[in-house]
Amino acid sequence: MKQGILLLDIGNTRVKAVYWLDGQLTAITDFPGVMPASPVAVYYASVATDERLEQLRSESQLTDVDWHQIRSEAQKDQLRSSYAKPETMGVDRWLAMLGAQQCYPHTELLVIDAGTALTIDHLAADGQHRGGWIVPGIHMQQKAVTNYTARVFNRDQQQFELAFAQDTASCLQNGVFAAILAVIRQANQLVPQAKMLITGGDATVLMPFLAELPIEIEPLLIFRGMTRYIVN
Ligand SMILES: Nc1ncnc2c1ncn2[C@@H]1O[C@H](COP(=O)(O)OP(=O)(O)OP(=O)(O)O)[C@@H](O)[C@H]1O
Ligand SMILES: CC(C)(CO)[C@@H](O)C(=O)NCCC(=O)O
Ligand SMILES: [K+]
Repeated sequence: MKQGILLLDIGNTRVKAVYWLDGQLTAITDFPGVMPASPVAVYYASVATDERLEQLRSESQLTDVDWHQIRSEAQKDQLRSSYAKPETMGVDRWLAMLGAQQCYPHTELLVIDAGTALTIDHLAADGQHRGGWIVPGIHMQQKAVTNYTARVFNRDQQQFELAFAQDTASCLQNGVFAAILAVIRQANQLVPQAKMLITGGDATVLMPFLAELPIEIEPLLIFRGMTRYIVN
């Protein structure tokens, strides 16, 4: 059986894994579960702690292959960072931009990652990063309110609705959902000409509410970016 490369996106909540073979990306849903074949190498991008990484490395039982870490840098191909310290930008943001650029070359872009934190990055058509935002994500915003108040409670079941609500948990959930949608619309208002791409765990629940925007969902954005670092 032909062997591919394992790509890992190690976030603050979840680890996402994709198997790369013959230019095809296949998501692995239950990493470190079943893989099509044992990989010849691992390429990983992490915004989590080093402890989390080490734990994952031993759990995966892939200790006999090389693990290549991908880091944010000042420039990669057409993409140029705006950070004075490029290595301090989250590598997930860096890779999402690289992936977006691959989908839409020479295009002004807004790249949105709706994960644990929601990030929005603005990219000029020539590949210059113009800057971005880091915002608490849906779960984190809800948690912040329940943690800092005595009488606001949430419930396990999540609804994704914009309506003004009439009970505590619905007021919290709808309020946070409205805030997340508002920040995405605000980004569009700043640069309405920019094509928008959204990825991350919350992208699918947000999309139906953003129909009026020039936005597309691309679940594998970070992995598309990662493939540009693989050297054969
Ligand atoms: N226990 C949980 N903790 C955090 N988020 C959760 C949890 N359960 C469900 N979620 C949902 O997952 C969303 C985050 O999506 P996802 O886990 O895909 O993010 P991510 O892009 O993987 O983030 P990261 O890369 O930082 O792990 C949250 O906003 C929330 O809606
Ligand atoms: C903002 C997050 C947490 C989003 O996953 C990640 O990109 C990160 O840890 N960034 C480091 C700080 C920065 O991007 O400037
Ligand atoms: K992420």
